[in-house]
Amino acid sequence: MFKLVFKQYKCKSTSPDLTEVVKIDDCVVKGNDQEKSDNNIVQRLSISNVESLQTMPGVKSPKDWRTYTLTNHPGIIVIRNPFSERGRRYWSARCLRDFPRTPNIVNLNERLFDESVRSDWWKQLNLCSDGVEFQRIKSAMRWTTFGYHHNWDTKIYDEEMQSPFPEDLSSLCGLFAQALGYADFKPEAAIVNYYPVGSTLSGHTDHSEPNKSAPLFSFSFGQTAIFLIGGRSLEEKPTAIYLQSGDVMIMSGESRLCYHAVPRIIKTQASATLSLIIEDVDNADIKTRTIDKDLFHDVGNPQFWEPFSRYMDDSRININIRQVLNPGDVKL
Ligand SMILES: O=C(O)CCC(=O)C(=O)O
Ligand SMILES: [Fe+2]
Repeated sequence: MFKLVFKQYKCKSTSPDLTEVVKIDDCVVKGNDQEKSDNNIVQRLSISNVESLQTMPGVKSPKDWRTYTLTNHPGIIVIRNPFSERGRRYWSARCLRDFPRTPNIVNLNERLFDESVRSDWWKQLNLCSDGVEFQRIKSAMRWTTFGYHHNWDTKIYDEEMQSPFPEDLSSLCGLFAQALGYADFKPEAAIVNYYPVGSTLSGHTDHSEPNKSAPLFSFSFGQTAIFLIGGRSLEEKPTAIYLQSGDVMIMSGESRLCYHAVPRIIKTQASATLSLIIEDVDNADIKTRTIDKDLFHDVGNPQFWEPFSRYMDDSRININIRQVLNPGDVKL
């Protein structure tokens, strides 16, 4: 059942029927004090400790977050774009300019790409003046890993195979973990997935982590994904939902080991090239030491943002964060 649904949404020759794809915002209809939903698919979740959360530059105040759960998929939580425009630009730029650099690992094949491209993809891409070569380098980037590196072949993490986990991403993840009652969550491994429009991620479960009970945090930027969330077996029919720019998804509890996939990327976002107001930059100094303040400032500048904007115009980026170790363990 999962594979059939995947194929229907992936289908290149005809445009798929999108009527069943759950659009989280549209499902929830405002009732008196309570929010009710179509077919009981989407429920509003309120976060109890909003007052105690120390937010981050680029993330809206937790009291304004719109948080949802899916009745048919217990454990799935979606926070609908809690980022500001500057925040979305900041994380997109981190994923493009910084994360795919040595010592982080990237998918780029050594037979097809020079060491210079494999060690600093974004820099080399932007130095490239040949249109065909630019496109080849651009579309080849599919993932980068850091923290404990995910080994796609063996599916086994290795104590010797790790690179530093960026402090700003650790703080970002910590904020959402704390908000949802996972204050002890430790971000130890990240996969950043790059999806040019037309690319997909087939059905799988994430079970390489020795710790399979800690939730998985996923951040989406750029174009919209159709995301399939299924059950523990491929027999169960998955639900398709839209993951839009800025959406945060948490796979916790029962859903942590469920099948999921991205059968399609849909271009929905117009390019954002405007200059951003400068006021929100001032907070960056006060609130945290972990973000790259220069980058946070620069992404508001249209000239600086332009190459990033062009990439995001026909791509989606997903940051996928896991805890690897069991509580109390300090190594594998
Ligand atoms: O792109 C996504 O939303 C999902 C990525 C994913 O499932 C993974 O990296 O394991
Ligand atoms: Fe996954």
